[in-house]
Amino acid sequence: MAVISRGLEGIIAAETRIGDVRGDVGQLIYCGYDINELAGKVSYEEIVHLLWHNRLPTQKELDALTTALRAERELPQGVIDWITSAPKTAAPIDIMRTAVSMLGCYPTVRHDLDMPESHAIAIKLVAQIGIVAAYFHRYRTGQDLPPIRKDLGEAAHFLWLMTGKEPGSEATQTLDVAYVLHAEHGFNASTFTSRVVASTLSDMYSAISAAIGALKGPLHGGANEGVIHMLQEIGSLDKVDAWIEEALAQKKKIMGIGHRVYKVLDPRAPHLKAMAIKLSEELGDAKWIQMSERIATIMKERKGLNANVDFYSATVYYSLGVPTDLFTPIFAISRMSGWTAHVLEQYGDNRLFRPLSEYAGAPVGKKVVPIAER
Ligand SMILES: CC(=O)SCCNC(=O)CCNC(=O)[C@H](O)C(C)(C)COP(=O)(O)OP(=O)(O)OC[C@H]1O[C@@H](n2cnc3c(N)ncnc32)[C@H](O)[C@@H]1OP(=O)(O)O
Ligand SMILES: O=C([O-])CC(=O)C(=O)O
Repeated sequence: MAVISRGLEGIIAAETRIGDVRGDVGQLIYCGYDINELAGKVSYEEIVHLLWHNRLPTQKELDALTTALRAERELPQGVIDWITSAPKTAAPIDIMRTAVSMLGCYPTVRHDLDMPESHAIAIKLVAQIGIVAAYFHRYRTGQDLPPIRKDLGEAAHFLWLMTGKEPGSEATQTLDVAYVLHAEHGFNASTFTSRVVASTLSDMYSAISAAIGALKGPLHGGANEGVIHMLQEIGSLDKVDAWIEEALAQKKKIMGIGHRVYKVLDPRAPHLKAMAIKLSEELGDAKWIQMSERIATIMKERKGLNANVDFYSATVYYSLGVPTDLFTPIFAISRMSGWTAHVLEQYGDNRLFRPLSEYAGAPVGKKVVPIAER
């Protein structure tokens, strides 16, 4: 009997130079840098350069990347027309997945898999994905589409497009650090999905739309939205203990808790927790963060499980005034850098992903019964 690793747990599927998740010690590495070294010291744009080129940029390189990203801040009119006529009740993450697929249909885009062309597509995707999410949100709430600006960084530009207001420096800094923390995470489900698609030598747009589909699930990036839904359902701090006990008795998964690789604390969680506490204090609304801390304590005591990246990011985004169904889209905007880096790496040293399965079906030898007799 073959050994089966359900969910591919513990399987090393390929080498990567981009990132490493050290689950036993709770360490996250981007191209040789510990995430604790990067968070708060470098901008999201510097991380994009790091993941794509394996080193932090010089000022000149950063300026060139920033210019290139801002030059691509536009969507084909056909995509804007579709975003602004899509069902207003659609989930923003579904709009993003579909828009990425649509962007791959435009005639100005070639699908050659040469590296410069794929790299150019990566720049477009990082530059365009936030516009898709923000514009859909503006349209569905009956608001105008703010003009694209070239004077703002990635995080500030998203806030500008989402709110139509000049982004404040604290909100910008908070979102920028959140982008840095979410950019890369090894062979997680969505990144692995993108690499599987790329390994067939399919194009970047196909790989990324598949990755967005994988991210949206509640066991992956969708969990951050699940955290707010859970907090809203519980309602108040005094109800947390009973609610969690009942949920565990019913074998429900508590959103934002647990991780396949981290056996100790997810190193991104303390950064997000500190940001959530600070924002909650400033807002004078400590309810969500207090409830979150209580849930984390109970889950540690009861199940030995820790909070993951999605747990406190939920309160951070909530405190920034972001609507709940834009939480996973924000994750996708940031992870676009990691996904595209992995697709480029896969193209650079490709081998088709094709695992085996253990057959557990009916014994072989069945005979076809004519349809009228079945
Ligand atoms: C960005 C990210 O993707 S981070 C992860 C985001 N996802 C979530 O927060 C969803 C909630 N968490 C989970 O579902 C899981 O912890 C996962 C999917 C993240 C990791 O799962 P796996 O490593 O496959 O663990 P698995 O789901 O097999 O669970 C193992 C045991 O821990 C329990 N467990 C794991 N996570 C949780 C949880 N959040 N709540 C309650 N129990 C949990 C399981 O019920 C199971 O218990 P059992 O052995 O008694 O049946
Ligand atoms: O690595 C994982 O399985 C999920 C995760 O934390 C991420 O993608 O950021």
